[in-house]
Amino acid sequence: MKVQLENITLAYGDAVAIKDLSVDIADGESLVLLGKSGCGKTSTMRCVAGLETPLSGRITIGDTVVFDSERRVDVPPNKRNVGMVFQSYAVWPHRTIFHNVAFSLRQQKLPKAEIRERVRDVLDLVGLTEFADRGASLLSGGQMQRVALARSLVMRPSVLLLDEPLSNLDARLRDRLRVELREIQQRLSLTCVYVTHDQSEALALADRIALMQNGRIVQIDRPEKIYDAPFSASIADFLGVSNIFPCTRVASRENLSVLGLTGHDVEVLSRSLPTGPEGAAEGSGAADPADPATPRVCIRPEDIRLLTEPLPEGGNNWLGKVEVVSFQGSYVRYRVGLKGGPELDALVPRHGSALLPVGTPVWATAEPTAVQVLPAEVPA
Ligand SMILES: Nc1ncnc2c1ncn2[C@@H]1O[C@H](COP(=O)(O)OP(=O)(O)OP(=O)(O)O)[C@@H](O)[C@H]1O
Repeated sequence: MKVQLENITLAYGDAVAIKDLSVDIADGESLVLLGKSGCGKTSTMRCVAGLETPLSGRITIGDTVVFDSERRVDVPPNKRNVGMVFQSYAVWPHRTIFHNVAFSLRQQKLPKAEIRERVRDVLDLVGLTEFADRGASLLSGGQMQRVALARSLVMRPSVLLLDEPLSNLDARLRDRLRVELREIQQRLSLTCVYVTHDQSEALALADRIALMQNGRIVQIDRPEKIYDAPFSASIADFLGVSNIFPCTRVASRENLSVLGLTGHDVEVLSRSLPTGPEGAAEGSGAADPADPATPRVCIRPEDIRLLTEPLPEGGNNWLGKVEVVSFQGSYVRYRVGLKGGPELDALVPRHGSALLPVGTPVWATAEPTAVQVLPAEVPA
């Protein structure tokens, strides 16, 4: 079912946690709320669940208005048909898996045969059929989280809310369950709101990502769109772009602009420069990293190529030396210290070649089209 949040403002005492937030979530869509700790993700989710009462705004699930500050509508959580899965499993350890999953259906006094069938179906969906009679205390963390998911799904919620459900699990299990969750969500065409501060989880699970800062959504789009075109350097940083430097404009020639970083010039397509007060202002002074008006040059690590044979100086060719080598299977991540300037991260496909040892002199190069110039933050 679709979910609509309109102009939601929520405060805890004097502290405003969500500011005039609006978002439409389509039927069957997986929306991930992504952002740093304290930006208001969980609070937003709890408003949908009915666990927090906003100061103002309206929330609609399907065609039912579940909250409206003006009309004083506030449907209690247990009447919203919303399922929730949290970081802690909240599974009863002394009960069987079957009992854990069947509990809410029994509360509703559904016929036994129907309960059995629904629990069986949902255990099958989360891959726990063979564990139905096992005590929950004997399960691994990943299996517990599947029980928690099954317990929500068995109620056939209109919307499933997930708050960092995988963060207690080890990295490998997290990766696997991430894919399973996405598969289940897509198979059931379930409307989901998923809260995380983990960018790779967000990219993998979302139909759309809503990036939150200070109680506001600052960018909302498909994962690949946000990754390719973040609105600000702080969003790029959050999505894992490690080459971000303050810059000033030094010169323009034809369709290229030359930007100055510490000790180096970078060429960028003039049309990709931001305009207005946040734009890369002409100037010869040093770029001030503390000044939010100073624009940032962003180059994704995968857009930097490393060569051991010399390149002509100038353009976007910078001489440096390998400082750190981190082998990542099919990729190698190099940290290159540029001569007299900043360090660059380069993510280089390995293609079976030998790794460059620490200390190797290299030329780092990037196409002007791969260089983004962004405001430090999305203007408030
Ligand atoms: N019960 C509460 N009482 C007072 N302040 C709260 C309460 N819950 C959250 N806050 C504050 O509201 C703001 C938003 O918190 P929220 O938990 O929604 O953020 P979050 O993005 O989900 O963070 P995290 O990833 O750490 O859970 C924070 O400043 C937080 O300190």
